[in-house]
Amino acid sequence: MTQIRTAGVIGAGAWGTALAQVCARSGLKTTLQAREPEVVESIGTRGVNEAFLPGVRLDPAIEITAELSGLAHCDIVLAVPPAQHVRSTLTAFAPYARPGLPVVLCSKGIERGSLKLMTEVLAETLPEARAAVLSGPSFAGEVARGLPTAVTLACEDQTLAGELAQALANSLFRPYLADDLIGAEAGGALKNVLAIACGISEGRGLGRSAHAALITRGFSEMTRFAVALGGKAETVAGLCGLGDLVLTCSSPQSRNMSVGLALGQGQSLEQALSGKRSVAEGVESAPAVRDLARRLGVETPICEGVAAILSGEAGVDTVIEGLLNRPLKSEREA
Ligand SMILES: NC(=O)C1=CN([C@@H]2O[C@H](COP(=O)(O)OP(=O)(O)OC[C@H]3O[C@@H](n4cnc5c(N)ncnc54)[C@H](O)[C@@H]3O)[C@@H](O)[C@H]2O)C=CC1
Ligand SMILES: O=C(CO)COP(=O)(O)O
Repeated sequence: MTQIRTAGVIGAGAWGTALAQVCARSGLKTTLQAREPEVVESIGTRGVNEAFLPGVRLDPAIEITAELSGLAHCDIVLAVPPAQHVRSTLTAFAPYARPGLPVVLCSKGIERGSLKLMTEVLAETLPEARAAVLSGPSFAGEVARGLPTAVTLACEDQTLAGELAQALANSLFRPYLADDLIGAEAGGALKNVLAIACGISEGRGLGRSAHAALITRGFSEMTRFAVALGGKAETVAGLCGLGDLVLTCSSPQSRNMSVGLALGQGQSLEQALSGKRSVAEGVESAPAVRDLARRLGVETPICEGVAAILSGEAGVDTVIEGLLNRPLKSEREA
């Protein structure tokens, strides 16, 4: 059994900052890396991440650094940049990563262009790292303030999974083990796209029944997609899939759902995103999910509809009409 005593967190957005708080709360000596000088200054001098997680006092034991080299000593590293920046960030971190370093991927999305999952990006950038995926229902603000949740921690090596879970767990943060990284990643990526769909429905005033129908049919898309990629249906039925889908589709606290709300209310994507420094991953992942699903031969009509609305290929009403007029079929079919 390896003793995990030190944790490094790459990326001091809302979630990286909240995870640093989790690590510190679990008794790990924690170093958080931020790329913005103002975030280093704000956490270092006032103990608050004013840019990305305002209003939450951080554990004073968290060390803040601007340098990726500042994480070279860590027993484990949590990678938390937005999905589209994971490749460049891990490439920059590569000189400081020792062989066999456990890297817990916490970003939720699929890389545009390459259509790769974060575990594939990790394998290409840090081939000697040991991969794990942490995903589940967890709004950064709630977790950082000390509200409880449970998440999926997926790792092929179940001994390492157990050690990571033991190291990260505390009475407010409860990881459940899984061995299916693909399923965990598929759940996290698709729930963001589906949350945009639910936001659009809410913004258009389509009602609670449509909302429930979208979540259920969206879950069916998520399951088909995960299984076609090589993941397991039972994984997406857990916290990293269904759990996170229910959370993200049900609260305007979700950045993805709020982008959808704005679109449903008639705003353009540009208006919906304007002035926001935070990331709505579904906006980037929607076209990647669509393209990967087509390559896999999987039908994902809701995700396709979101991608079409985001790209301007189709209007909201056209997509809604199209979804409601698809051929009638068994509920078990696509
Ligand atoms: N915020 C939340 O409640 C949760 C977020 N996540 C996931 O965590 C990931 C990070 O999201 P947040 O921490 O919320 O981000 P955020 O929206 O709070 O902050 C934006 C982040 O993007 C980084 N960034 C901007 N440009 C960059 C570049 N060129 N290279 C590298 N990094 C760059 C910033 O440094 C900052 O860390 C996403 O994949 C998100 O889906 C997962 C669970 C919960
Ligand atoms: O992943 C999340 C909750 O689990 C956060 O969702 P948003 O990125 O939509 O805010």
